[in-house]
Amino acid sequence: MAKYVVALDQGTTSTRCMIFNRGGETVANHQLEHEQICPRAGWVEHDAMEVWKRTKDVIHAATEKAGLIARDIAAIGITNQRETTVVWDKKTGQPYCNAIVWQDTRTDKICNQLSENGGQDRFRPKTGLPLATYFSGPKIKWMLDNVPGLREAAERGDALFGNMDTWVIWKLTGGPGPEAAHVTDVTNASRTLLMNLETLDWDDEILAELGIPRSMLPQIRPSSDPEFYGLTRSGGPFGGEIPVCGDLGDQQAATVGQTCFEVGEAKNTYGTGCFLLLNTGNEIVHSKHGLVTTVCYQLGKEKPVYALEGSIAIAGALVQWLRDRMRLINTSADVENLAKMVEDNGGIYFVPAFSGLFAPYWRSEARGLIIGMTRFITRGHIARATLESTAFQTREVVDAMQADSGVTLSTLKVDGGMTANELLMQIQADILGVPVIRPKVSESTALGAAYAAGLAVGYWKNIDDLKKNWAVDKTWQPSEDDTLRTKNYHMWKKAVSRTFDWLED
Ligand SMILES: Nc1ncnc2c1ncn2[C@@H]1O[C@H](COP(=O)(O)OP(=O)(O)O)[C@@H](O)[C@H]1O
Ligand SMILES: O=P(O)(O)OC[C@H](O)CO
Repeated sequence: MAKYVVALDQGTTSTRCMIFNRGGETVANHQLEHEQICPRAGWVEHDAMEVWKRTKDVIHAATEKAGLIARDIAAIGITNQRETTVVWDKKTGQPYCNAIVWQDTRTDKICNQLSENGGQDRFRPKTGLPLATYFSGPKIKWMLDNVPGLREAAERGDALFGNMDTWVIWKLTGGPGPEAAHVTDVTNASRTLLMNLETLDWDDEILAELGIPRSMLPQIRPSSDPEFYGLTRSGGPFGGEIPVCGDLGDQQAATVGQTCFEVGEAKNTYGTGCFLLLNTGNEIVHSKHGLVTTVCYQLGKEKPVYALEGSIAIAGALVQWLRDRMRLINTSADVENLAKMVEDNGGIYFVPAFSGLFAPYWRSEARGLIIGMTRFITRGHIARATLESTAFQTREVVDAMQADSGVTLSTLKVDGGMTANELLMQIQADILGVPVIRPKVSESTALGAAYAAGLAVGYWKNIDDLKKNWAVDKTWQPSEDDTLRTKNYHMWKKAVSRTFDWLED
């Protein structure tokens, strides 16, 4: 059998191609950023053609670094920023407009209108999700209502919808050619507000209410599929035919990469946003504390495994904002040294409600603030408050998760780009009061997609094979001083409450 498995991780800020060996070690890796298009306040878009170009470029670069050709690769797994919505013409392969990113709040009015008839939680029993701008269904409706000619094209059957997984798989398998696979997996479908968690099928009542034709939607498949979604084309970026057979939303992929296969195991991924997932097994647990219920993974014909998720919209994105918009730092990593210049937050709290607030509040009318400002405050305090905001938000979703599930977290497994920040990891342990553990491969997202693909072709035999690959890199113990987790956490919650009801229309 071929020696390697490839994962493509199409994230919010960048696209990576990572090549893994059987030990789950990275053999080669290439990553490229794409443009964040912000045409209006609250709008965030990506150019899907640019994303596809970056995908091809990272494939070429990573396979070249590793010196691989198609026959060295056993399988390909895809993982992706979830919810981000692309709609394209199946004949030409051209998107009808820029992709609407998960952080975009333009569907606020659509969500409010839908909520009028039954409240924000009216689709929760079927989908596990509140009606919020975050999810794909309202974004598709917005496009159908606003892009000239799109509704007619969709009714003719010419328009296809996909999240970034679907788009990349369609392109890799030859789109717009006849063999292109128009598919998604259960985890991505569970983020659309259109899939029924029990039947794992699109829900006709919700589709009718949002006016979305079923013909636009991809086929829903397992996350690891021995029947393959399709094969890459010899004219494509891999230069040969390779099975594409793993697909998971990035947060679910990280859960698999961290081998959280037992009920009660959880991980937190610190990227653009921050997402804590708790494995609840084959049981669908409905949240009463502002979390969402989602599919965690489905391996082949096995029953799906579900998760409770705490979704935080802005984490690393706030560091990027300090870098790109405020120009307080040159690189994201610089935030650590800047924050270390001060001993504490100097009494300020930074609530980054840039896209409203996600879990556990789901307040789309909230907007960000920095509160507690005095003349004493320096750039260092702003940097420190930025890091603390990620850790306080995580504490809020951990509290909600414990209340919903009855599970008490005794440790927290972490991964993602921000976990390179050692100060943040220490702050996190202090705010939670439990040890924070980073694994050797902190790219758990890509690893999880590789695992899903490798399991489908027998490259790895079973999940026990995968568990052997997980190893601790570093653990941060909580300090004995409990100021951060008691007094400061209280002040954080007060700061959050001041962001509510900011937008009046
Ligand atoms: N050392 C660091 N300290 C703080 N934030 C960081 C650091 N390194 C990267 N980040 C942040 O992490 C995010 C990138 O993480 P990544 O896991 O690649 O995210 P994504 O998959 O969402 O694109 C960026 O928002 C970046 O600002
Ligand atoms: O690209 P990330 O890693 O910030 O993940 C984005 C999430 O999938 C959004 O739900």
